Amino acid sequence: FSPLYTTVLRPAALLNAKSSQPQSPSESSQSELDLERVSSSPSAEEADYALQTGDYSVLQKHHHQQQDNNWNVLKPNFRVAWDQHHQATVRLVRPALQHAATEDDDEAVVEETEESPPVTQQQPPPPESSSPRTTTNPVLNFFANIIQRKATLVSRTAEWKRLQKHAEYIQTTHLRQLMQDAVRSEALYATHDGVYLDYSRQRVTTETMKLLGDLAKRQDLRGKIEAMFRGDKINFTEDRAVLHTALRASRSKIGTVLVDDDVDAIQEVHDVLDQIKVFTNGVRSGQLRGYTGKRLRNIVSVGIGGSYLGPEFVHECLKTEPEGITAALGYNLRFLSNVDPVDVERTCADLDPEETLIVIVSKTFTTAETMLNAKTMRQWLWDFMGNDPEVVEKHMVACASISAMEKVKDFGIDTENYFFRFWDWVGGRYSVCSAAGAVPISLLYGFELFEKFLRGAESMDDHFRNDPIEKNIPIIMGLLGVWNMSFLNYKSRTTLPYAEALLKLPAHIQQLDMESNGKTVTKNGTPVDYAVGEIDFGEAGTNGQHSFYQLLHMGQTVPCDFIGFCESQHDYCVDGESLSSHDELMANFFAQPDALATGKTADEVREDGELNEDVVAHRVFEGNRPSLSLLFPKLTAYACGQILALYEHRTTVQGFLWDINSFDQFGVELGKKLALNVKEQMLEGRSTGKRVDTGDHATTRLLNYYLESSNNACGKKVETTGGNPFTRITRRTHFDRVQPPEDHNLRGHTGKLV
Ligand SMILES: O=P(O)(O)OC[C@H]1O[C@H](O)[C@H](O)[C@@H](O)[C@@H]1O
Repeated sequence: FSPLYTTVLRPAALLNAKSSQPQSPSESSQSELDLERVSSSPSAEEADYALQTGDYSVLQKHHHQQQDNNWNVLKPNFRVAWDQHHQATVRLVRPALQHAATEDDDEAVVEETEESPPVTQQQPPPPESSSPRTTTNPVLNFFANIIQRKATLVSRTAEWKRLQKHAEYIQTTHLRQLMQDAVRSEALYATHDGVYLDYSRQRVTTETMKLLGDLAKRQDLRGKIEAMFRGDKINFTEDRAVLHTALRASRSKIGTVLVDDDVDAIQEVHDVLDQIKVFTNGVRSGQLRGYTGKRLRNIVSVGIGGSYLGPEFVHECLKTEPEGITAALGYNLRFLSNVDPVDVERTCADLDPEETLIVIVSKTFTTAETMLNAKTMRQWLWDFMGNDPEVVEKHMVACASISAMEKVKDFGIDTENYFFRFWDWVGGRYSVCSAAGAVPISLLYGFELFEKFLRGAESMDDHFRNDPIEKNIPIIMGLLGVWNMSFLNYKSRTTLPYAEALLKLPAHIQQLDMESNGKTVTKNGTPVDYAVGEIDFGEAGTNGQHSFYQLLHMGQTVPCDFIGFCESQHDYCVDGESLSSHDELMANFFAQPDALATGKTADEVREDGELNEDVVAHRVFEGNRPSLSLLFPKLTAYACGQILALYEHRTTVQGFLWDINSFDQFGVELGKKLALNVKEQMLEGRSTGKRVDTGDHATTRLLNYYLESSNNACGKKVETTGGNPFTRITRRTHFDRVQPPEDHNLRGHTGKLV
């Protein structure tokens, strides 16, 4: 269904089903009646749900004519009625269209009559937020408004339509042939500061890239990038600037970005970085110690989503990096994110609280999971060291938005010395370079290594901001993302780093991209009529090869990002092997993209010796599966920064081209709100012992089953042997180390198979 169905026509289809004959403009009094009913009718979601599931009961409750038996007649023919009404309404609103349409809008008018216009010369961009032209007729205004907004969709531009047309041609090509073209291959790569991008295995030609470049110009990509770097409030739904690039700007750029009331953003960043440097050096040198005077050598970073995934990705990169290994000697860093109490147990069971520093990372300092885990950790510290405010002051620090400072203080954290601020203009999933990543990473690896990471990110920022589109790696990757998703209709995408140290990159990208671009409306609130927001997943190679690559090769087509390194963080040459272990890994990095692109024909299967004709078809690889390859010199802190910024910018480019807001995340709110309701109902059930009613049959049944089958751990003291009687967690601590048993009872077995 086109958005017109869901936006305009959804309820009236029911009402008009009896009179589903096309209406003339003179029948506008009837349409006014419809409009009134539109506003008191089922939501688009309800109508869509009914259409998709065949369950019309949700619509029936809105139906104004339930008494006239119309409903029963209509129900089985709902789709037909809907369709007829669409036609009727298009005729009805034509006067509005004609009144509202400027020359540019003609395209949209034609669209509504479902006759696609021929691809013509470049049109100027439609005004972004022009207020609709008004008539004296409210019905006409209503429809004119909708039509005008639809006319602003990027899919209505000549550039988009040219790409659609071009995609039809590309669908007739095969990468096997395209890869034969040496000139094309030579054109489809880009390099910057050691990063090498080869995108010759994408289903594109140089013409495709040119057309995508035209689209970028049409969407004023450059202007939008500049607005972001400059600190314009491009996250307009939250009235915020988007300035993660300021987090890694060198001191020389101080004074170039001013935010709210002339605050110097880059100066602010460096003030906090200086504070982090002093603090983390203090901890690492032993100057800053725990409550009982012990060195703080365990760091537990408590946070979730953007306050966890990015820092963990960086940590995993540096863990095996030679400089990182040396810097981290004697320290421990763990992440506590899930509100599952088992995560607490897994994180803390073997840690000594007296040697542990808890870093609470939460931009808002209100996120339910993080706050409960923070309280759990505070309890853990108190249980071992006594309920003294100084315990919290010496063992807990916070990285949060400056607007959350009061909450941090109320929690008991020393906001003078142990609070590291960031700002509303840093989005959670873009916050790795803020205190959110800087504090835990610098505590473990030292501030100097974190700075190298920042410099890598800055290098990518400069490239992104300044280099021409055709040489700009993040822009090229963003263009390819839009091409694959919106024109070739590949709805998912996978990240395949051939480096174990990047094992957490796919999870970070998953949040970064899916939370950013998982949207349905453009900036002016118009539903998109093109595909946006890929499903991202991935796994370190070669592990992924033995897991889901079967699907990549023979199932659905999923564009792949292969990421490799010229040099390993650690290479081995095993006795008797002629190639190093890293070469062995990288052989896969080179082979997989070829296999995906080229495939294998039935004749080749036979040539390979498959004699059973029944099996031949099962061994054919259709190929023609797009991928790109990113090659870096070595996975250092610097390269890690480059990778981080590269993927951040790819996401942003796609959002800019799709004309959506990549920087808000209202989609995560509904579930959170419902969880609060459930918590109340749980409490009621637990305290009264009676069945609860959630208002939803299935949830009521399941929740009551859960309540009947479980106990509430709250309010019950757990007896422990030794230690603190109130401690409910981490009973297996350093206080009671258990030695492995010397005798294993093999129950009669001797260990040999008989
Ligand atoms: O840093 P916090 O305020 O605790 O937020 C943590 C996370 O929670 C939310 O659910 C958002 O979806 C994420 O974007 C955010 O990173």
